[in-house]
Formats: sequence, C-alpha cells, structure tokens
Amino acid sequence: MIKDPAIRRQLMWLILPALLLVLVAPLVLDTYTINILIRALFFAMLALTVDVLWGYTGYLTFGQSAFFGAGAYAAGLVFTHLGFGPGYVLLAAFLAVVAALLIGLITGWLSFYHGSTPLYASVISLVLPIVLTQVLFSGGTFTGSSSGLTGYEAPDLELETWFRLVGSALVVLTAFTCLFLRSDGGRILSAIRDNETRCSYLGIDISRYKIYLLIATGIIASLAGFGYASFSGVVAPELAGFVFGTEVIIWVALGGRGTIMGPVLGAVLIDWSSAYLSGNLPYVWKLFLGIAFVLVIVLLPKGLLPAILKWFRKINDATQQPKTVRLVLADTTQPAGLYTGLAIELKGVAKSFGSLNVLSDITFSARAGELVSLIGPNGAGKTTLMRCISDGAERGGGTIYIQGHDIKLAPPHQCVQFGLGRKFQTATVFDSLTVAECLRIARTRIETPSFSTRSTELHLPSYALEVLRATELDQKLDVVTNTLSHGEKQALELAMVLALEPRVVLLDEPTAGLSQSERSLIGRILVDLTSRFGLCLLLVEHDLDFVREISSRIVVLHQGRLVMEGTVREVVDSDLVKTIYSGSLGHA
Ligand SMILES: Nc1ncnc2c1ncn2[C@@H]1O[C@H](COP(=O)(O)OP(=O)(O)OP(=O)(O)O)[C@@H](O)[C@H]1O
Repeated sequence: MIKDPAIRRQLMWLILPALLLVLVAPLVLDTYTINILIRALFFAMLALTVDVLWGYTGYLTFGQSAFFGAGAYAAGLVFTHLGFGPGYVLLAAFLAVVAALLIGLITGWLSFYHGSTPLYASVISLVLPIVLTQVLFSGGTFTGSSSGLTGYEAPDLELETWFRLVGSALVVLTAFTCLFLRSDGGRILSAIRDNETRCSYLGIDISRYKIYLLIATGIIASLAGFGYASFSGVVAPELAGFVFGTEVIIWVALGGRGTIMGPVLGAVLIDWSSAYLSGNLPYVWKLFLGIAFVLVIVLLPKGLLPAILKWFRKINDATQQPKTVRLVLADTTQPAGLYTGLAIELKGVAKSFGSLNVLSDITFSARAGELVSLIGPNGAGKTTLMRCISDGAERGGGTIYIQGHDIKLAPPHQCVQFGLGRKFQTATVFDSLTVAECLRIARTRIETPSFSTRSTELHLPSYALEVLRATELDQKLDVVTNTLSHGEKQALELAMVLALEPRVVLLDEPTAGLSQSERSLIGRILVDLTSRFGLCLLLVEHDLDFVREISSRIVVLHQGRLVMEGTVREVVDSDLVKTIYSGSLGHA
C-alpha cells in the first residue's frame, strides 16, 4: 500500500520501535502504571483526532469528547441492558460508529454550511458536549444519569493484553494518520487551514471536506470511547463533557499541535502524570497543570516537548521534504472551442449594501479570446462586480451566465465548475505549502488526489506551464511559498488559477506592487492566454498604460454604472472617460 520506499522506511522507523515498546513495557511496569497508561493510550487516540481537526485543518473543536462519550455509552448501554458476548461487542461497536456518523453529520452540517465562520463552528463544538451531557443526565436509569453506568460485564482480558492491544492500535492509528496527512489529499487540510477562500475559488467544496473529516475523526474518537468503556467497565457523563473536551485541547497544545506525535505524547504524559499528581497533591495538581499550560503557551507556543519532538520532527521533515516533482503536460479536459457561445454574459447585475447602490444595471458580455478591462475610479464598483461574478450569493439582482450556465446562487466552488477562475488583488497562496503542493491542490477539481500517497508528477495545462517557465517558478517547485517574493506569489497564484483549466479568468489588479519588468512579463502572459489559448480574461486595473497595451476591449464603470464600453482607442479618446478620471463628473 505504501509505494514510496522513503516514506515506508521512515514510517518503519516510527512503527517498529513503538511496537517494540508496547510489547516490552508491560514486562517492566507495575500494575498501577499499566492501568493508568491504558487509559492514557485511549485518550491519546482522542487527542490525535483533535490534532487533525485543529492542528492541521484549523478547526478549534471542544466537542470531540462528545464522540468519545457516545462510543463509551454505546458499549455501556449495550453491555448493561442487553448483555455481553461477541455478538453484543460487535453490536456496541456498530452503534458507536453509527452514533458518531449521525453526530458528525448533524454537527458538521450546522458548523460548516456555506458562509459559516470558524468562530461559529467552534461555538457549535462547545454546545455539542453540553447538549449530550444533558441528554445523559436526563436519561434516568437507562443512562445512569449523573452516576453513569458501572458494573456491567466487559471483556475479561489480562491487563498486559489490554496494554498491548491498545498500544498497538494507537501505533497503527498514528502511522495511518501520518500517511494520510502527508498524502496529496491530506495536504488539502493544510490548504484549508492556510486559506479557505483560496480553496473555495479552486473549486474545493470546503464544507463537504470538513464534514467528511469530522465524521471520520468522530468515528475514531467514538471507537476509542467504546474501547475505553470496555476496558474500564465504567461510563460517566463527564466522558462526553465540555471540560474533558477542553482538557484534550490542552494536551494537544502542550504536546504540540500540528505535529502528530506531540499530541499523542502530550496526552499520554499529561494523563499519566496527572494520575500520580492527583493522588499525591489532590488539591493543587490542576493548578500545576494550568500553570504549565500558560507557561507553554507563552514560552513554547509550538508545544511542551520540543526536545523530544525535535527528533520526531526530523523524521516528519524528512517525509515532508517534497520529492522532486516532474511537470507533465496535462490532457486538457476542455479543449478550446468546445463551447462556442459567449464566455461570460451579465444582464442587469445589481448590488447594494443597505441603502448604498454599489452596482446598478450592469450589462455586458465577452467572448473566448477577448481581454476585457474593467476600469473606473476608486469606489466605482469593480471589485464588487468581480465578487458578484464569482459568487452567486453576492449579487442583489440580474443574471450572470458563465459559458452558458446561469450561476444563480452558486457558491464560488460551483462557479469554478462552470469554467471560472479568479485571481485576487493580494496574492492568495498557501503559506505553509510548497509551490508544487499549491499547484497540486489547484488540480483537485480535475484529478482526484490520493489520500495515501504523494505523486511525483504534476500535470498542468500548457498555459499554466508557460507561466511557471516564464517566471522561473518551475525551478522552485520544492520551495515553501512563504519564502517567495511578491511577484513570484502573484505568478504562482495565476498559475494555480490556470491549473483549473478555466475558460473565463477574473484578474483583480494583477500588476499591483510589481516591478516594471514583472509587469511587462505578466502583460505578455495575459495576451498569450487570450490570443494563443483562447481564454476570456476580465481584468480590473488602475494602470491605464497597461490596460491600453493589452486589452481587446474596455468597459468603464463609474459610481456603480456602466458608462462606456468600446475599443481601446474609443475609450482612451473619450471625453467622458477623461472627465471621470479628472474627477469633475458627478453622476454619469
Ligand atoms: N462590504 C461592504 N459594505 C459596504 N460598502 C461596501 C462594501 N464593499 C464595498 N463597499 C462600497 O462599495 C463601493 C464600491 O467598492 P469597490 O471596492 O467595488 O470599488 P472599486 O471600484 O473596486 O474600488 P478600488 O478601485 O478602490 O478597489 C465603495 O463605495 C465601497 O465603499
């Protein structure tokens, strides 16, 4: 399954010593310590799921405990009320999965619908364990109310066997998580964390990804809870509670979020030391934990165990080192000339913010192979028009067709499906990813990425390849983007948009902040895109010389209205445009 020998070797370096430790540890540890560690290993699985959601995807969740509690209660309820046996174990495990699926679906849908904010999603994750705990409290004798369920029959295994079983499961889970997070598909999580907006405008349905991820991590957390209840013979509402959910966040933060190994070690070490401290210092151990948390957040924001993590990071970094990626010309799925109608058509587009009419009755169209520039003084409504074209929910009135598709209320990722690409004024790339990874993420819509491996080939359409070659970014495929210059980031973003194989591209001030030579290069590239590759470009630009050099047609906006449309010569020679730019025209 693991094709890459380097990754296979490096994973073996992690797995074999860890498995050896798991096998040997019960021979040297006392019963009390083994007992504590088994509990901690279950909690480490939960911490791992929080790390994937928070550390890698940027979704701060207090609600993973609810999944853990749901799995624990699936076991507790089945073993208490139905009985114990292999069939009941399977039934309880099945119910744990179903419960996680349902909770994940409902919570995910509430948290990640189009337009919801990260804060809103975190608030929902706070509400979830509170609601679930109340349900358990009000369950009477069925759920055991505040006392929970105890004394039910559970698997009668030796303590050492439990330890080896849970320890091995944690090692395997950690290895698979490593593999997933470093795969081409797994890198999408980091892209979402870095820049959700850019992901949407690359055609990625973020809500769907997050819901799937919440369900998958929820199922793992729930199965960990199921295992914990089977081992301990006790379930209590606190297992599903908000306090426990917050404790997990502390373990992850202390261990080092976004590092895979950090949260695992954090959960095991903190839970294990807490067990000893709570016995020896019953009243002050939580204070110690709190102080440690504050100190780590202030002094070591990346985690408590940098020395240990350093060793693991070396392995992490080694596996994260991108292999040399080979650029390959892609089979373009939409050959030029496939659609012969208007590339883009706007009819009576309107937009207002409260009583302020920002756009009124904007009607124009553009064909494939045209480079239409949208000009107008500051506040004319150019960027607002770009937003209306790329997000169906933005406009207040009128109709927009992209390649004949009425965008209606389509969100950005659906507008991309119609053949639209949008480049923002400020370059939006993924800061923690390499140039190649950014481009691969841009290909997600066209080539479904692998969720277990990383490809050594990067398929791009010819025009995206030309941008990379012209700007020499093809020599920097393995470079992390936060080290690129402003001009390189602009070029990379353009290449990412072109990797989508769009037929209509919106460009908002692509030359802002660029040097004269970079500006000329971008100008040549844009002309090529229209004349050689037949793309339709809609350009917002303040630099009128640049507009004059490259445009096939110009549309002039003033105070939210389309006041003129014509050839470069017609517009440049127009008295109306001169008046608008001199500022002496009030209302067109
Ligand atoms: N979210 C918003 N809420 C209220 N008013 C807004 C909002 N966004 C834009 N506006 C207003 O809409 C008008 C048009 O803004 P827009 O940014 O589209 O103009 P522009 O032509 O792109 O200007 P510039 O060239 O300076 O970028 C401005 O008066 C602006 O203040």
